Amino acid sequence: MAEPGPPIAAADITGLVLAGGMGRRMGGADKGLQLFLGRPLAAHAVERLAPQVGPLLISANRNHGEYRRVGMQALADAPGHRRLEVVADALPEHGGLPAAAVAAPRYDGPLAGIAAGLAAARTPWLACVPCDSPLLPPDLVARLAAAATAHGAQLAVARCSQGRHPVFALMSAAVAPSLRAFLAAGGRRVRAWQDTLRTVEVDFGDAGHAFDNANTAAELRELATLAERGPARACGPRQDGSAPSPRRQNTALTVDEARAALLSGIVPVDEVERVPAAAALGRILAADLVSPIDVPAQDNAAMDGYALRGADLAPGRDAEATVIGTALAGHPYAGPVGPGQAVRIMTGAVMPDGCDTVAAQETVRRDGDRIVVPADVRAGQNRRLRGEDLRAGQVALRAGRRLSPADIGVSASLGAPALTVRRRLRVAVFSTGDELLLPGDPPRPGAIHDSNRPALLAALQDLGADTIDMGVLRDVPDALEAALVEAAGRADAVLTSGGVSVGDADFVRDVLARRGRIDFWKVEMKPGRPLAFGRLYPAGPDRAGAYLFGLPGNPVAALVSFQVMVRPALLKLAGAADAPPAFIAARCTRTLRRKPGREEYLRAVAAPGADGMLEATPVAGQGSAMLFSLSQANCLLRLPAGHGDVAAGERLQILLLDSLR
Ligand SMILES: Nc1nc2c(c(=O)[nH]1)N[C@H]1C(S)=C(S)[C@@H](COP(=O)(O)OP(=O)(O)OC[C@H]3O[C@@H](n4cnc5c(N)ncnc54)[C@H](O)[C@@H]3O)O[C@H]1N2
Ligand code: MOO
Ligand SMILES: [Mg+2]
Repeated sequence: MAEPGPPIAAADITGLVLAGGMGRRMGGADKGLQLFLGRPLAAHAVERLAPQVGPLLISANRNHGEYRRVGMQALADAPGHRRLEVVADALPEHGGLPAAAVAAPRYDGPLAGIAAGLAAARTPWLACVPCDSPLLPPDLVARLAAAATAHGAQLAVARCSQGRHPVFALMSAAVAPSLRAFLAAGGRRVRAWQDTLRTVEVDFGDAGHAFDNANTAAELRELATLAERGPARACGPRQDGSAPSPRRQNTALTVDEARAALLSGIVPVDEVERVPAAAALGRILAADLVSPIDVPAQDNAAMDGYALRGADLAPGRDAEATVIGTALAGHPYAGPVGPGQAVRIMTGAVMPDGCDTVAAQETVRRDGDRIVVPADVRAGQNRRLRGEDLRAGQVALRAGRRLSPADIGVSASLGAPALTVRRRLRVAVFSTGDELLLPGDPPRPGAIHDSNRPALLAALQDLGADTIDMGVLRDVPDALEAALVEAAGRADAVLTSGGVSVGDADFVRDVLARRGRIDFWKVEMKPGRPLAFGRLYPAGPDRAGAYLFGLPGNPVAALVSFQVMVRPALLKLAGAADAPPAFIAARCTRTLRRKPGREEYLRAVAAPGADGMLEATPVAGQGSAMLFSLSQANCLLRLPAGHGDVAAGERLQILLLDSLR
């Protein structure tokens, strides 16, 4: 046996998730992206491996953008900033390159993925796991590392009572040349290569299901059942002992739970651009704007009047001084000001040397070049201090801000010619339903005008997104599928309305299920109960796909869901810092009879009451298909879930829809 080696720190280990399989027994599906308890398998692997290692890699042979998103998402809640890179799973002549550099997917087997991982890793050790074993042990890497150290081994590999698990392994980065040589000689079997190394097997005993993998959809379901039965049966629980939370279909969620689930599922776009400050209104600032200067840059006058020396003022007595010159904004008075002297000064003009006080012109009596300053003028008055607004080096605007007119002004006051902002979101919108008419369509029995799409497009424009109007999709599955695939390739997010409830439009669900991973939720919210959320995939690899938000068809439900759920999610996607809906307190002016039920959003008009506090009056017509009443309202009055009758004068919360009219 070799000498023991030095201990191995987690930070010295790159974690590698091998996600390059062909998915043969899953009909060629990309296995790492298949859902397990509501989330992609690869997300589970990243989440389990992340606490055990330093940097992370995923090797994949297609859908690289999606793997990056999935991986980043799995890390999103992990403390600290971590690196995660996706590498192309391919033989060494291709492997280790940035994923985008490899044109067509290759299926070179797990050793190719390991070779790519070794080529990309910057740490002395690499720990690999397959993407399809979502229950892998939380102490896997620590135990492999301890054994590698104790035995001075180049490679430590897991075994359990059923035998070796060759792709659960920790290896020294120094084995890379041996692997390249093995592959170059045509070797493909993992076990055969490992046998050429100084290897130690680490016994995980009866590891239960910790190393179970899922090669078929049926195995995946079986494993999910095992995991859901609890950590006792499924070995390798999360470190907090809990099983990952399932997001089952049709789960009822509270409004807060649904919004939190939406937000946690979103990874912001990261592309940025420079735009002139004047064109940056509503854009999301991508980097802190640090003030390069003190603002104001010099002490200056806050009033038109006379600049004085504070030392000349005596308490309780008028003071006299001789005016020796004038200071205008942009034209400072150059000379010094001595005792008993004053300078005529205008607002914004730099304080002359020696002066620290401005007496406002209307308080001063002037006779020729003599002035009399009243006794109540105090030293230091009416003077703005250098840097009192902003100091050089201070963060003036934080990354993640949605730039307001005042922000644009601030950036301009610092002389910033351009700002670095996230790129605009691209959001596609379409409506579904055979009943929908387009402008100019001849009326048909039972048909209505499509109002959701124009309203949602407008709401998106208001949010600063670039919109893609996909029109009305008829209830024809093939056309719908083609449109979804196209939208997934062009947009960051796709908004649909209709067809998400339990009705006739089930084929929409089928198509979504074929082209993406979509969950259907029931939110305890009125209006806006049904909601679909997930991801849609375009045709080719290397396209990240789009988030899908499926809004309810009822026009008010669609817009209220947008406001309460989708808007915060899109703001996060756009890179905005935390942007929860801003509820404010208001009294309800009416008595409302009501059975306790879903959290309800009533259309209401808010206006200040006699005491100045906001009062909200619900408008007539609260049916979720009654759009006119929404246009009459300026706020949504929130009645909490389970709240019964409302008394007139009761304090509740509102969400302003627009500035108060
Ligand atoms: N048995 C049940 N029925 C319904 C439930 C339920 O839980 N059980 N939920 C109700 C709720 S709440 C809502 S909201 C709606 C949601 O329906 P869908 O999202 O499936 O939408 P559709 O059935 O396609 O349409 C509903 C309604 O909205 C009109 N609509 C659809 N698109 C547009 C558009 N672009 N512009 C204008 N109006 C549109 C459509 O004509 C229907 O009237 O389901 C309830 N039913
Ligand atoms: O979501 Mo529905 O609007 O409650 O009618
Ligand atoms: Mg329909």
